[in-house]
Parts: sequence; structure tokens; C-alpha cells
Amino acid sequence: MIPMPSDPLQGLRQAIDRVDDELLSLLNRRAALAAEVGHLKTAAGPEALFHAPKREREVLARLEAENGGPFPAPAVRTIFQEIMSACLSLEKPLRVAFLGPEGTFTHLAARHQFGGSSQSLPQGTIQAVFQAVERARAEYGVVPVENATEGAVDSTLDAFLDSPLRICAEILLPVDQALLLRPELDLGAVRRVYSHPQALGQCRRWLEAHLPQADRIEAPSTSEAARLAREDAEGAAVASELAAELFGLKVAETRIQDLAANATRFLVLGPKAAEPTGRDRTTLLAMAQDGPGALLHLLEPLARRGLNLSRIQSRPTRRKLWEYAFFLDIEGHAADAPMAEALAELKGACASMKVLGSYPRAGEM
Ligand SMILES: O=C(O)C(=O)C[C@]1(C(=O)O)C=C[C@@H](O)C=C1
Repeated sequence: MIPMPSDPLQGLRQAIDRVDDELLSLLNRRAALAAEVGHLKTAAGPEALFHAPKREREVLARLEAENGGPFPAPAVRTIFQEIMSACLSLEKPLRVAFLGPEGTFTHLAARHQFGGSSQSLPQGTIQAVFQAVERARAEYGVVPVENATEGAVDSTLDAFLDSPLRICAEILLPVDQALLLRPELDLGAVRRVYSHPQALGQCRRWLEAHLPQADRIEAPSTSEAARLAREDAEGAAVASELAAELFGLKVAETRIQDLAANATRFLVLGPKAAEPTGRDRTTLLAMAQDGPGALLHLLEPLARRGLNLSRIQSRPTRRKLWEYAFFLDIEGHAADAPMAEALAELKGACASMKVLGSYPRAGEM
């Protein structure tokens, strides 16, 4: 037994140090095992997938169920997600392209899915994210597809028309705007607030109530706004908490958007679809045959089998005048029997049909 020092605080801190040593050595044991998994996957050939989202979900679910506390339940998920991301980086560095710049909500979605140890490849456009994955400069890509207040992201839907990529996951992220300040600044001293026009619009009431003296200045992205605020002695930014971390700003207030429930759905692009989990979604891209009842022919095989259509979106194909492509989100996996039958029937009924992916349905974070 090591004698406890007389100062109780010092004693507790020494006990924490010993636990941290144990944690570190356990993390290294875990990392060595993951590195062995990496060798097995390398030996299996170029088709092997190093990132195993299904396995990660199983690990997280098991640990969340087992945690008896007092360690906070949400932290179990965050910490083990990071541990697996770090272990994976030893197997093979994972390159993730996303709609940048760094610190945007798409970056946050990418970090949520792949952890902080993956290599970030911010891209200027949605098209460039698709290209980075198609040309194997990145293993995965993350793009926004739908915002609760702004609706569908057309450039993402359009990019699928000419891409061989598959959707392998979806991420649902609450879009919580924060007010970021230089560390030494008080709210009363702020003269300029920078942000993307949409973010300024989302926080109009809060800004009027708390920063009536400050000018609103539009920036091309919330991340760029954070960078500008960092350089302005009297500046603040409306951006994500991740942007505060990246640009050395403090978070003066969180969730300042006028509508509390603001969320965006993102898609993860990859070379292969995901395995069934029992709680999946399938996205189809279908060109209906021209003629009366075209849309009905598309929907009827789904309805007859009780398959739930959660979203339908149409976009002009830009190949032929008045030709439309339909994007359908259906609950279930393409490998499930009723879905497989419906898809076979639809193939015959459509001018063309492509399964963009079956992937696990995201729960709200
Ligand atoms: O089990 C695997 O396939 C691993 O590669 C190990 C591990 C982990 O750290 O637990 C790492 C990355 C994968 O995405 C899933 C799990």
C-alpha cells in the first residue's frame, strides 16, 4: 500500500494518475490488437475494408448497455468512437473528403462518423467531394443532403446522376449555432458579428437581443467567419463549436438559433454499400418511363409490399428536356426479401433504376 498524502486533494489526484497509467497501458494493448486486425485485412487483399462501421456500432452498443456509471453514458460513445478512430489509423490511415472548409457542420458530421484520427480532406464543392472518392484520393466522402429548414441540397442529388459511388451511411446532426469570441473579449465590446448569411438569419432574434450594437458581416462560410473574428479585435462569429476549437476562439453561448430543432442529414459516400443491420434505409435513383401513370408505376410495387417511402425528390436529368430522375428513400435494406422483390419489379417498370445504397438509419444525436 502506498501511504496516502495528508492533503486529500493531492491524494485523489495521485490515485487518478495511477488509474490513468492503467488506462494508457490498456489503450496500448487495444491498439496492438487492432494493428493485428490490420495485418489480417492487409493479407486479405485490396478489397478488404479497414473501416468496419457495423462492428463499431456493435462495440458502442455493447459498451453503452454495459456501462453502470457514474461515467456519463454519452461520453462512453464519444470516447470509444475516438479510440476506434485512433486504432483504425494504425491499421490504415483513413482519408475522408468533405464539403469544407474545416470547422463547417459537414466537417463536424465527418468527425462524428470517423473520429478525429482520420485524415481530413476539405473540398471546395460537393462535386469535388465525389471526385476525391471516385479517384481514390479519399476512402470516404461526406456531403449534406437535406436540411430541416432549407430542404434538399440539389448539388448532392445532381452529383449522383453521373457517379458510380454508393451511399454507405447517413449522419443526422443537430445544427447548433454558437457565438464565438476572441478569448479576451466580452459580449459588450463586440462591434462586428461575422457569419454565413443563413446562419445570421437563423440567429436573428438572439443577435438583436444580445448584440444590438454590432454590425452583421456576411462571410462565405461559418468557418471563414470564425477566422475573420479571430483577426478582428472587436469581432465575433456565429459558427460551430468545432470552429471555436480550430480557430482558438471561446464559446460565449451555445444553441443561439431561433428555432431550437435545426438539423441536417449528411450522406457518407464510399465504394460499397453497407451490410444489413435490421434498421436500414435504401436510396434509389429511378428514371420513370415517359407516359401516363409513370410515378404510380414507380410507387405501386413499394406500396403493395407495405414498404415505407420516407422521401421522394425529383431532379431534371439535364440529358433530355423534361426528363426527370426520382430519388426515393425507402425503409429497409435491398437484401431484405420484400425490398429485393420490389426492386426486381421496379427494374422492369422503369427506364432505368439504380440502388444508390442501403445503409443504417441514423438516430438523432
Ligand atoms: O474490428 C475491426 O475490424 C477493426 O478494424 C478494429 C476496430 C476497433 O478499433 O475496434 C477499428 C476500426 C474498425 O472500423 C472497427 C473496429
